[in-house]
Amino acid sequence: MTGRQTEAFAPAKINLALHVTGQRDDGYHLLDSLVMFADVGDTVRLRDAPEVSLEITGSRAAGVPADRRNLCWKAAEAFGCPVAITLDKHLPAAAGIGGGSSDAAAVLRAMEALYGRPSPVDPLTLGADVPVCMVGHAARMSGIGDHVLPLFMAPLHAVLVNPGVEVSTPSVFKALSCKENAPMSEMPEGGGPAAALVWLSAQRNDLQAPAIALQPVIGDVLTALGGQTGARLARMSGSGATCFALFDDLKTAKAAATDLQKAHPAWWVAACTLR
Ligand SMILES: C[C@@](CO)(OP(=O)(O)O)[C@H](O)COP(=O)(O)OP(=O)(O)OC[C@H]1O[C@@H](n2ccc(N)nc2=O)[C@H](O)[C@@H]1O
Ligand SMILES: Nc1ncnc2c1ncn2[C@@H]1O[C@H](COP(=O)(O)OP(=O)(O)O)[C@@H](O)[C@H]1O
Repeated sequence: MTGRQTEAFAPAKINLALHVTGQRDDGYHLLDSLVMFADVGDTVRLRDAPEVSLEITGSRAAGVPADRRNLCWKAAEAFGCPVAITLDKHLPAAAGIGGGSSDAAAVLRAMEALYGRPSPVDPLTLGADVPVCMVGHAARMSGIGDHVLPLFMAPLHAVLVNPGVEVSTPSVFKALSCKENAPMSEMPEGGGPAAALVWLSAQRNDLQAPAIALQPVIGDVLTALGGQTGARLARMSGSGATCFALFDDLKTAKAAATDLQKAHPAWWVAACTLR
């Protein structure tokens, strides 16, 4: 053991729009999604060790598997070097914000830094969301998640809310009645946040209706977010249950987050900036 160590941030992944455009023969769905990343997230710390191990700390550690089932562990094994991992978990799990996928991408990035060589891992083998999480900033994701086009986008300010119900991604895809929907319309080039908001308002999350059917509280979250002063758009991320609302500035987002947390003490609420 040489004692080398490093850490990496694992930001929450937000699907600002998520269109399901088809289904492959193997059951995986074809997606067209605008993804951005928040300045709230988990942190992974890695150090050289004789074998892979994982300790989970943080406010959202409870219930997250601390063994080979964890995507951090899978990422380290796939990279092929033994490391002791500490995952400082702050994002709710099974929440549509890519917690496990972003953690896995952070482990691969940290291992690249620790060992001074590029990751040999095809991120798709760890999960459909891992390729976009390797980019870690605004991107258009398509295919089943394997095509990722990095984008330059102005930062957006948001409030994230999770009502504390876990949602299984396969169950939501299964509950989706129409699998062949229109892709996103052409994205504006330039125009900043105002143009992005107008464009986003005309897009959808096709998984939102089936997720609400499975967990009606998601509808309550969207109503609460949409009713906040200054909320420009409220929508669900990924397969849920986390929803977001967009605001013109961080100050207004923070005020909305304070109000929401006061009204719903059991909900996970975070004001953030998306990039
Ligand atoms: C829906 C999305 C949108 O970004 O986000 P989350 O809600 O998970 O955050 C992702 O596509 C989720 O990615 P990820 O969670 O990595 O998926 P995987 O582990 O590869 O797959 C879990 C299951 O989801 C379904 N799945 C996933 C991706 C995809 N394009 N089509 C699918 O049908 C399949 O049933 C698969 O068995
Ligand atoms: N590092 C991790 N963080 C959270 N959950 C993980 C992790 N690794 C594996 N899991 C498992 O993956 C499941 C989905 O979690 P997560 O990746 O947060 O959800 P989502 O796919 O909705 O974004 C969890 O229920 C948990 O059992």
